[in-house]
Amino acid sequence: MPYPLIPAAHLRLYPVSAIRAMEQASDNQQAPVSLMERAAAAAMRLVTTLMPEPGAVLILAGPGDNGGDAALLAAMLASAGYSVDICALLSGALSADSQASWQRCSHSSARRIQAEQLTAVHGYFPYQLIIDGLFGIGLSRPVSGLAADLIRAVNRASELQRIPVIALDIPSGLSADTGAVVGGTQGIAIRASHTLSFLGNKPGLHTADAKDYAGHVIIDFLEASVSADVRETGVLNCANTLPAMPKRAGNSHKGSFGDVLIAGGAAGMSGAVLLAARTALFSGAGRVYAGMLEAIATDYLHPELMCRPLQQHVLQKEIIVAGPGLGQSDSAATELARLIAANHTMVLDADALNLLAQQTPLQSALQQHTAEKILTPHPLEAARLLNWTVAEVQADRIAAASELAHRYQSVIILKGAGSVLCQPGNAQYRINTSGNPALATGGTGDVLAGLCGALLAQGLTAWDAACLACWLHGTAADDLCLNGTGPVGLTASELIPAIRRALNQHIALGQL
Ligand SMILES: NC(=O)C1=CN([C@@H]2O[C@H](COP(=O)(O)OP(=O)(O)OC[C@H]3O[C@@H](n4cnc5c(N)ncnc54)[C@H](OP(=O)(O)O)[C@@H]3O)[C@@H](O)[C@H]2O)[C@@H](O)CC1
Ligand SMILES: Nc1ncnc2c1ncn2[C@@H]1O[C@H](COP(=O)(O)OP(=O)(O)O)[C@@H](O)[C@H]1O
Ligand SMILES: [K+]
Repeated sequence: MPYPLIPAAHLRLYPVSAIRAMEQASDNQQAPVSLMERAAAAAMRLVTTLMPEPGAVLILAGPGDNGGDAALLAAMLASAGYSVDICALLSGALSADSQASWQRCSHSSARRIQAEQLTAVHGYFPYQLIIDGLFGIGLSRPVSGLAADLIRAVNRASELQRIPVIALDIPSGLSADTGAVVGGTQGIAIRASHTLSFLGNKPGLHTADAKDYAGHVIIDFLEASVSADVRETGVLNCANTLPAMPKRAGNSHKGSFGDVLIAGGAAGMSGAVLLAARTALFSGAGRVYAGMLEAIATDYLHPELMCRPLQQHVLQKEIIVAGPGLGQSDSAATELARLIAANHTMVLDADALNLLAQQTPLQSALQQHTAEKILTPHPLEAARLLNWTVAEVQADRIAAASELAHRYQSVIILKGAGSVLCQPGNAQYRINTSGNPALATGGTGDVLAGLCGALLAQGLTAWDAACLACWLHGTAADDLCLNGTGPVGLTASELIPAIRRALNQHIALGQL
């Protein structure tokens, strides 16, 4: 299992407003070497690492300082013997730094080419590397017109010819704050193989569309020291930031590791409960009950599971995972109300969330629920809970998760590529780094819910359980893909033993 060792500073995620404050602080210090020169030098280091022998490079440069970075890089590459074509889309006045960059570019051997020369080409691009310096954190509206045509042509050529594309700061067209392509389906963004981002890491490089656009993310702090008043708003959820599991006492018994009730199982939906229950078992819960609303099931593969009609389960002190395959019938709502009223630590998933979104009495009941809880919506469930559209949720996943945490006073896992974690009363979010599209298959959400339940049963807080569960779930899928069990055809069942392996490895590493 890869345990990436990411330097601590790279884990912190800054919104554009904080990056602007860093820029301002650096400007105030009037350093002899401008940030733009440092940014271009960092890009030069990356290019010469990826492509040590001078070759043919296409540079796209926009009207702002992102374009200024690109123009200065063009000059540097040209003086180092690279064959550089630069395509500029300029409009309006240039900043002083950008003017200096463009001057150096015009005195270099870099050749200016017109965007139309590239957009008209439906054939071969004679370049070994492409640099994207069209728009950075100053993108203020969806990319359209000639810039959009240019991005389309570059994306097509880089994909067909497998030309690496380095995006400076952020792939042009992507929002640094949200990771969404600005303008949604009306917008467009560069698909980079690498993103070299400046001054600090950014949430928009790790969630939503970022997974398809940012490629390999590299942060260069440009030697700027972050002043104490500039704070990160989130951190990456990865191996470096995970909570430890409590140590298992030698003198322990099954009661030491908690009980979990999975509550779901409408007719024809026993599988969801079994997936969650098996996961809870495989991830260390002391006793696991599989409560079925209607379905009749015994898990002959795992007779350790206590399968029973949900209505007959007498609640004691177990962790409740409500929702897998629960359905949205009246009896499902009645059972959910009973479970919420018991005020146990809970995970609410799937149909429990759909019922909650529909029924005001359940919302009121949840407001009276004072024990800890984790809600695990996917974007559609989140949209129902918020009364937003899915597009609105995906356009700003951090805002959606944070609003849900506040509204439902719960820890939230907003699932999907780069799951976003939020907790009530704490504005700091996390973005999960593990996982891949192999997980986009039925039942993996049930597995995550069962895993959360087991970690809660073993004594983790809701926040710690959510963070650890998200990462283990994703890393198990990553591991399976490395072994060829994915990305196509990974099943939710196969994920369960891989999660057990990842959890035991996490425990072993924590004891080193
Ligand atoms: N921060 C730092 O410390 C450092 C910053 N550095 C670099 O500066 C970058 C930020 O520069 P920036 O502020 O000039 O913004 P940038 O991204 O170049 O774009 C603004 C320009 O684009 C235009 N424009 C916007 N949207 C558009 C659209 N859809 N379609 C068409 N035009 C559009 C916009 O025009 P306007 O909106 O005013 O009409 C304006 O002209 C940053 O990402 C990094 O690379 C590094 O040098 C060193 C460290
Ligand atoms: N493209 C993806 N990249 C990473 N994780 C993904 C991706 N697609 C789905 N997942 C993860 O898979 C799980 C799917 O959960 P969910 O949508 O509830 O599925 P189901 O209801 O079928 O169990 C979530 O944990 C989600 O974060
Ligand atoms: K860019």
